[in-house]
Amino acid sequence: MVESSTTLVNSWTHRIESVGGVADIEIFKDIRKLSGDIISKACFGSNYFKGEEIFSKRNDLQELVSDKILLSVIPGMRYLPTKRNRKMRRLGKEIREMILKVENERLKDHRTETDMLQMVLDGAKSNHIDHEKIDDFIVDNCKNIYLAGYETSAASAVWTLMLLALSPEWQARVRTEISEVCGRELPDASILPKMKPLTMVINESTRLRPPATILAREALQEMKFGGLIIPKGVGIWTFLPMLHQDPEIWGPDADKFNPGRFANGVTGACKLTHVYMPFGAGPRVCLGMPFALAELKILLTLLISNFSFSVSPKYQHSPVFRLVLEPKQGMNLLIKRL
Ligand code: HEM
Repeated sequence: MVESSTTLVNSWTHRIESVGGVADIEIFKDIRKLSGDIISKACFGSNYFKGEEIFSKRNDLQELVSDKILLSVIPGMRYLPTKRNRKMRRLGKEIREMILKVENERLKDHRTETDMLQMVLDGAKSNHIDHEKIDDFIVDNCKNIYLAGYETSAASAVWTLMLLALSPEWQARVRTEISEVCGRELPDASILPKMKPLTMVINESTRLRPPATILAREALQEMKFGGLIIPKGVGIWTFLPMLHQDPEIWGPDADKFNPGRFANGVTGACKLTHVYMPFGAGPRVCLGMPFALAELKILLTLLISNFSFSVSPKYQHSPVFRLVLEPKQGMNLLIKRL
């Protein structure tokens, strides 16, 4: 995480110096690349270049899926031989073959690594999964972690930077904290729990702009929910922005960026703590939450201690839902080297 974030700091420094002080940078593209780089290294260890290839196909697939996500709930729709469905099937097949190729190379070389692919391989072995199902198990897990851990972290980082660009006071407060906690050292795991204002800022940003906008569940049996009877088998989608910005729960400034509300944790920030769930809730809560929070803290620590941010006149506010809440027109910020 530190290595990839440092590469980004160096690249922005170079761009800023080449334009003489302040650069107008579209940060979403760069931060997506960084997030892809980090998850590729975590997932595929020394094979991470192959991971990046898989990624770019995964992105094409995600665009096709999110484009018509509402159609996907119509039974049978995805089986029709439309141009889009055929393209999705072709991409799915290519991704599967690429993941299995990395797996086979590793098995052939009798190599063991400390990456996620190794954990999935070991998991398949220790759970005695049927031989013919092992490939599905490996491919599905790799695809799932990629999708879950890439765009979400990138979106979260850019929305946080945008909110900080609009709030010079919080930007200064976080910068002061970083210099007190880290001094001139690079951040490491030991400093992460010490970052209080930064944690409050991340909590507030994931409240206002939860990257994973919808939590989905299925009623496994008929149930009563308030005054509603939910029949067995019905899909239930919860829209996080509505829960996260309800003034009855968060107070009259529910739609404002106010990290101070998290000064005493979630309990102090709202009346019903269980409605705050940027990482989901219950047994299926985000598996990568500690990973994502570490990544956000390390990236933001390095960026905020090296640069100051303000919103560019080119920025167009256009949040769009593509499985993840993203800035449709990108995120232009004015960035100055400190
Ligand atoms: C800021 C970044 C992230 C956000 C906001 C986020 C949010 C979420 C949410 C809302 C869910 C659904 C939970 C539920 O249904 O209750 C989820 C599931 C999941 N996330 Fe994340 N996530 C992030 C980063 C990551 C990362 C970096 C990884 C992997 C390294 C990851 C792996 C997963 C997995 C595997 C699941 C499925 C868990 C299951 O179904 O048991 N996530 N995430």
